[in-house]
Amino acid sequence: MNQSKEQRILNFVLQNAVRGDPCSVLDTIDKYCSQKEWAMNVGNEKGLILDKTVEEANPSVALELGTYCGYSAVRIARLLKAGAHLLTVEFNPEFAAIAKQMIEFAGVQDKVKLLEGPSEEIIPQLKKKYEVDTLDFVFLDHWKDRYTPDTILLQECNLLRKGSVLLADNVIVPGAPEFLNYIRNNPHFQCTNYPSRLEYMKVEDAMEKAVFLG
Ligand SMILES: Oc1cc(-c2ccc(F)cc2)cc2cncnc12
Ligand SMILES: [Mg+2]
Repeated sequence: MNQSKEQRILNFVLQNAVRGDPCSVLDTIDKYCSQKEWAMNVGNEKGLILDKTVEEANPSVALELGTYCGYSAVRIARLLKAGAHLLTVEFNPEFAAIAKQMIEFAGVQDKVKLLEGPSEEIIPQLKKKYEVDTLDFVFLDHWKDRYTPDTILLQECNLLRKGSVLLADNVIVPGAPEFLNYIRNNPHFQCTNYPSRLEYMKVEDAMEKAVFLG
């Protein structure tokens, strides 16, 4: 049976990256996806914005919506302090299976919990089933039409606290205009836009940071 693109990316990492070295895994994915096959990893340019935002937030508990192959889960987990952890949610079982192997190869599996299923089902389970109190950092990188409802759901589930940092990918391409309108006109959030480029392309994209004010 023909391999998927995601399986080809994982195989390239397994054969070319250094096991237990997250930076080597990230560089190898970026090499493959810039030279061989485009894929929707956040990439290195927007990845640097993600790095700076995570370092500034210095989260104990982080949530990622949209794991895909695990690139940003590895990227975030490599920056987490001792005892901190990332919960990452992936709806697509094939992607989740690839991401699990990617996360383990990178050696960050002790900091990452991969949750398979739709975000709208998992978010309401975070407190009781996954023992989350509040989230310090949230990376939104899943279906763009879920950004607003999931942000509302996070608030309804009391998962945000004063100072919780949300960072949304792709607010230009593919675009999340309804989310930008919602979050920029919401007095409970302080927003900052970070212009960048679509991963592996000379196409404009941007990330939006939104700090919850309580
Ligand atoms: O970073 C991303 C990029 C694109 C995407 C696809 C096709 C295209 F032409 C341009 C951009 C889609 C995404 C879906 N989920 C999460 N992240 C994504
Ligand atoms: Mg993205």
